[in-house]
Formats: sequence, C-alpha cells, structure tokens
Amino acid sequence: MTNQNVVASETMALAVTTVANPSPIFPYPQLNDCSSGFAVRTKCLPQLDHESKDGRVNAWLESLKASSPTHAKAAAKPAATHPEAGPFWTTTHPSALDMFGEITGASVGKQIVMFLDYDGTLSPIVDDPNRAFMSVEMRDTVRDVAKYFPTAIVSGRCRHKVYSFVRLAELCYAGSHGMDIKIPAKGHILMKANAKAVLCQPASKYLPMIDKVYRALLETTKSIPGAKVENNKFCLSVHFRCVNKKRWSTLADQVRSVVEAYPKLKVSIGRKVLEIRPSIKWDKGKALEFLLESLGFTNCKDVFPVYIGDDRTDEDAFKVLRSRGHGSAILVSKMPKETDASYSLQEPSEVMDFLQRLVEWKRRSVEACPKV
Ligand SMILES: O=P(O)(O)OC[C@H]1O[C@H](O[C@H]2O[C@H](CO)[C@@H](O)[C@H](O)[C@H]2O)[C@H](O)[C@@H](O)[C@@H]1O
Repeated sequence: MTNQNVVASETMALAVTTVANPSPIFPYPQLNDCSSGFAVRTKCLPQLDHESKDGRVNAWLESLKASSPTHAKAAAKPAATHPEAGPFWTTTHPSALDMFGEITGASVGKQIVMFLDYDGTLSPIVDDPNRAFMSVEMRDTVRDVAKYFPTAIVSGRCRHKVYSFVRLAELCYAGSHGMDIKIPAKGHILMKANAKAVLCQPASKYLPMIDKVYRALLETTKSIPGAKVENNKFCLSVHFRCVNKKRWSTLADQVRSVVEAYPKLKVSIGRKVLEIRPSIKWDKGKALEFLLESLGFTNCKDVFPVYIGDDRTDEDAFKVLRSRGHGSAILVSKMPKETDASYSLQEPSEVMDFLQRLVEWKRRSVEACPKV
C-alpha cells in the first residue's frame, strides 16, 4: 500500500455525551438500510445490481463525464456568459446578495441559525483535497458570524479534518455528510449554561466496513495516476479530478468491483469525486434537523435557518428547508443546476460578502435595539 493516493484523515478522542443512535430525546426513526425501502435522496450512481456489467460501467462513466467542466459546459455555461441560461438562472435563483433585504426581512423576529458547507463554499475547489484551505479573511468572517448566530459547518469530510481547516472551536461540526455531529457545550451564547456537548454518530456500526473498503479501494486504485482515496471516517471519497479522462472508466470499474460486495453501501457522485457511504436514512438534511432540535429550536416560528452549499449532498438540506417552508437555501454555483435552493451565490468570495453583510446587518440591529 503506498501513500501516493491517500488523503489523510485524523482521529481525536472526545469526552462528550455520545448519541450513537438518535435517542428518544431526538425523535428520529431508527436507521434502516437502503434495502429496507428507503428512497435515496442524494442522486446515486446506477445501482450495482440489476444491470449488466457493461451497462453499469457505461452509466457510471456517463455520470462522471457529466460532472466534468467540459461536458457540463455544453449543458450549462456560467450564468454570466451564457446568453440564455444566465438570465434564466438568475431569474429562478436570484443572487442572495441582490435579495439580501428579502432574506433578512423574512428572518425578523426569529433566530438565524447558519449552516455552511465547506469545500466550494468556504474554500475554493483545488486539485489537492489536503490543501483546500480557507482564507484568513473567510475564517475571520465565519468567526464574526458565530458571534451573532449559532453556526454549523456541514461537510462530506471527516469532522476532524474539516475542523483542522476551520479551527473555530465555538462552531458545531457535522462531518461525513452529517453522520458525525459534534455540538460543543458552549457552542453559543444562546445555549443553556449547563448544556452538555453532544456527539451524534448514527453510522458508527459501519466503521469496520468503511475501513475495510478504504483499504480495498487504496489497493485497487493504486495503479491509476492521480486517483486519491480519502477516508472521511463514516464515508469515503474516490477523487478523479487529477485522473486522465481516458482512465475514468477503469477507475469507475475498479470502484464498482470493490463496492458491489457491500450492498449496505451506496455510491453517489460529487465534484469530480465518487462518494461511498452507508445506505442509512441519514444525510445533511437529517443533520440540519438534528442540529436545530439539539440547539433548542424545535419551534419553526422561532428560527430562520440559512444553509449555504455547493454540493449535490447539500440538496438534502435544501429539500428539508423547502418542505418546512422556512429559512433560506442558497446554492453556490456559477452554472444553472437543478436545485431545491431558492437563491444563488457564484463562488466562495460571494459567500464571504453575503456573510459579512449579514454580520453588519445584525450588528446594526443590535445597536439600534439592544434587546433584539
Ligand atoms: O460537503 P463538502 O464540504 O463540500 O465536501 C464534499 C467533498 O469535498 C472535498 O472534495 C472536493 O473538494 C476538493 C478540494 O477543493 C477537490 O479536490 C475535489 O475534487 C472536490 O470533490 C473533499 O475532499 C471530499 O472528501 C468531500 O466529500
């Protein structure tokens, strides 16, 4: 086994209240497998059974190609340059900066709770997942946001890894696509003085399986230059951003050959990455609900969640906000995409502008009316 295609993950012991499965305090159903009739929310790659091998590989390859800029370009050019898609995109999903007054107006009298995806939202997309750093200015901005609003980072990455990038202890963190949630005891001024830290890991029983698949994927994909396997603790990422397109089908075939032995795992596709995770009824949407509940915001009338993300897995959270009929879902994308978000921002720099305006707006409201 070489280190060439390994993306580091970290481990850290925590002395906190652990919720291995959501307890009666948090009234979520027991977790079931995909096979038990659960309709997968995230767009999964074609199922590993029910199809001929060639059919599966071709379908996977098409999915990989569709996620690449050159293919995506044909379908959807950046909003600013595409004569038709651009205006349509910004009409259906207006800029959250342009609609700032509408968003803050809808939140009046409610507590904004901020949910932020990491890659592509707080940090720009780069070739090396180990070097996806956020800027100092972005960190300062997120720190300011957390002074006024309970704030959670919701990421596909291993929680400890995303924490090592963000390094703000006052935030809540939901790693592994929401399957590893930690709420610090003193997460926010609004939390009760005796509040305990919470750790929720609904996929903990899958750890041995994930480790096994991680090792198998490392071994199987090591012949493909540029392929990287990232251990995100409760899920895995196989990156193909740096893989020659001619090798994509081989890589897809290799991943399939490993994962098909594990019917309790599912594969979805993100930004030049294959995501492998347990087929449980848990995703970023469930994480959002769990966090709101755990932070004491059970009543929809009191809270205004704002969720900003760029990934397909963020759609699960956007759907929750849409079905609850409150809060704001903001997709970070230059290109038109099928989404349940209502607003858009083009890139992380615009996310930072939006967050800074939000902080400034809140600062002024507090100064004008200290009790609000
Ligand atoms: O939920 P997120 O915080 O958006 O995490 C999703 C995946 O993000 C990372 O991969 C993506 O960003 C990399 C760094 O910019 C990029 O090289 C890669 O192509 C992208 O897919 C992360 O490495 C994955 O583990 C996350 O699942």
